Amino acid sequence: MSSLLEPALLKQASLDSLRKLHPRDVARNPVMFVVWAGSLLTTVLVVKDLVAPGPDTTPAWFTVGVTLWLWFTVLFANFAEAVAEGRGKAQAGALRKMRRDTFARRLVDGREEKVSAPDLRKDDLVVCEAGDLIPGDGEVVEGIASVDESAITGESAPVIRESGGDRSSVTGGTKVLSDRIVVRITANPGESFLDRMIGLVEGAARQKTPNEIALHILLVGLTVVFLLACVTLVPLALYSGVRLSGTAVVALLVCLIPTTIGGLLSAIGIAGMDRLLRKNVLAMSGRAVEAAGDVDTLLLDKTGTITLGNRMATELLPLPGVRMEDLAEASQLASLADETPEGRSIVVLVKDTYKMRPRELQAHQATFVAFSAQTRMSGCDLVDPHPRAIRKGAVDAVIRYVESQGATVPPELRETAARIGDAGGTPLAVADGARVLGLIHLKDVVKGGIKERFERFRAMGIRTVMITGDNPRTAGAIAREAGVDDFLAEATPEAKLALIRAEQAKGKLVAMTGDGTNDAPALAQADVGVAMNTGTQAAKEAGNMVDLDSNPTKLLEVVEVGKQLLMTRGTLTTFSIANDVAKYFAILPALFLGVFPEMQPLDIMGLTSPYSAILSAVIFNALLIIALIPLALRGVRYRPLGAAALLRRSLLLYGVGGVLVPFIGIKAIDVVLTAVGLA
Ligand SMILES: Nc1ncnc2c1ncn2[C@@H]1O[C@H](COP(=O)(O)OP(=O)(O)OP(=O)(O)O)[C@@H](O)[C@H]1O
Ligand SMILES: [K+]
Ligand SMILES: [Mg+2]
Repeated sequence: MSSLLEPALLKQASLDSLRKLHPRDVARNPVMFVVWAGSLLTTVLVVKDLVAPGPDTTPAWFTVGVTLWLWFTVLFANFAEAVAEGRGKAQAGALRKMRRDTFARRLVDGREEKVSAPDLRKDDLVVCEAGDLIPGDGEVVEGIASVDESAITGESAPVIRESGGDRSSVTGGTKVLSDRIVVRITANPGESFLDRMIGLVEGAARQKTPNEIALHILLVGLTVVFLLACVTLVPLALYSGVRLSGTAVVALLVCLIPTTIGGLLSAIGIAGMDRLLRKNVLAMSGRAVEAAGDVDTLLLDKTGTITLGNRMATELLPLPGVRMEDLAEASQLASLADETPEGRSIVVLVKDTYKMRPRELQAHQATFVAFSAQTRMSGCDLVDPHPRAIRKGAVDAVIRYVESQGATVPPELRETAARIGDAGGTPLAVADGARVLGLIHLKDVVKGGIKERFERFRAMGIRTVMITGDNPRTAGAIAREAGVDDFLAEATPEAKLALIRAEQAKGKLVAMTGDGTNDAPALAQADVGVAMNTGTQAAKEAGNMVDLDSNPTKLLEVVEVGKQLLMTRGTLTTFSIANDVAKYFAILPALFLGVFPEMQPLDIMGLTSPYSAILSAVIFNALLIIALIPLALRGVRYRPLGAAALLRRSLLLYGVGGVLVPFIGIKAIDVVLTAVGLA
């Protein structure tokens, strides 16, 4: 928070609060618009009194004082918003600098040409080698490289980006450290991740959330009620002989309408997004941040989210009666054209461990059958020397494939597969035609420190469910190791989607974290969809948040920020409304005391004069906004208590406090005004 008080930021915010006096800006906030219009009116009245003094006996210190402090009220609210936006703007400036003009090596018909990065269009192919800045967002279509993404994530350790699989997306502005990749550009100029990030931190893309809209309606309602109350005061005052100037009526109105929460509302929302950004989470909408505060269920995919995601082949396990060479050859043929990390690791294993050199696929007139999340198999069809269909894939998928050809599988297959699964590995079955040859053991590692974090989800009352395309044995082993509450195995993208819909139908708010293209529909359907930055472009576009650290338990922090945002807004609303009601009872006796001495018992505050009472209230009202800016930006302290207990606590603290504080504050200002001889 210290950086919030940087002189440069505060100076910029002061200038911005003047700029925000423009009617176009003020009109977005109905409560502040009323104050703005009131200030304009009292200014006119002051000028009128100067030009043509009437028989009116209202003292000038009162009309001028009220007018000045009404303007301050608007400025302070503008200042709150400007300070909240300030940090984002500074960050956007830094990001813009990063988007300096780079050159791209575009591939056209296999030849390279040098073009400037902004000239790149979707689907262009570019080459990047060690030392090159990646010229735009895209997907690696060829090769593997280590990339420095610190410019975007702030994390200095290089990351691996490779074609196929779920780690293929690259971000413009990041730097290739080693090797050579070919990237297919996926974003037109102006639509890149960096552009979106700049838009977000500048607040350009910020829209009011449903909760904010509901609160706005309440605030507008209260404003209208108090407007009517103040208007009816005028005939009442006339009738009872109280002199009530236009300035006094406006001042009274501003004191009564909910200016505190009205002035701080947008700052609270911006600060919430900003807090998330500092945790390296990009929230595409405030709505998602709010939803995160109420999440009941968290779904996570396994590979790449709970585990590191580079599943590697470690062993070939032939069935009884099958020669190792035959299994190795079939595994290799089924993987030569498979660009997924799994596929490539199989080719490497066969070459290194079983000393078998890769074959020329063309020589066999082979057609490659690519992996899909639906079939959960991949392989190739050969014509030469005789037609063969070689497949590898999830064990149940391969069994179904073999049985559909009328063959049966030996029981050893399921036994060995179960053993691999129980060790947390993924078994891939390999079949040559209708004959199953054996298994490939793919190994993956659970990310560190995850178990303790999942325990914290449990303490918060959030249920964690792992969903994976993998088999139940592997899923169960990984689920136990990671400490999730439940798991769903052999899930197709449709099954993931159906699970989310079922939870939502039960009235639950669902968060989902994932990284793969097959997670994209689920990420889009979830109320909070957090995509890993390491994930595919499709996943990042489907979700409403991106975690730059690719940490599946980052949702803990997101939930805390969401809860804090909701609590801050709730408590400041309670405080603001309690305050305004109290002010009503603080000022009214002072106003009418002269005419109705019967009100004496109500006048507990003993303010010097009706004029000083009103001016004190206006000053107090304005200062309150300034005083509460730090709380609005920092947020109220988050405590892992139940919702009911939290509500009781905050209602007590901020409701009762809200009633008491104005009496003390207004009295103190009245004493000061009297002491300096104004009142
Ligand atoms: N390249 C491949 N060729 C053949 N089969 C594969 C290949 N990659 C994965 N499989 C099999 O398909 C299954 C489903 O893979 P998919 O990518 O849909 O889900 P997953 O990555 O295991 O799970 P998650 O949804 O947690 O990422 C895997 O468990 C594995 O058995
Ligand atoms: K007020
Ligand atoms: Mg996956």
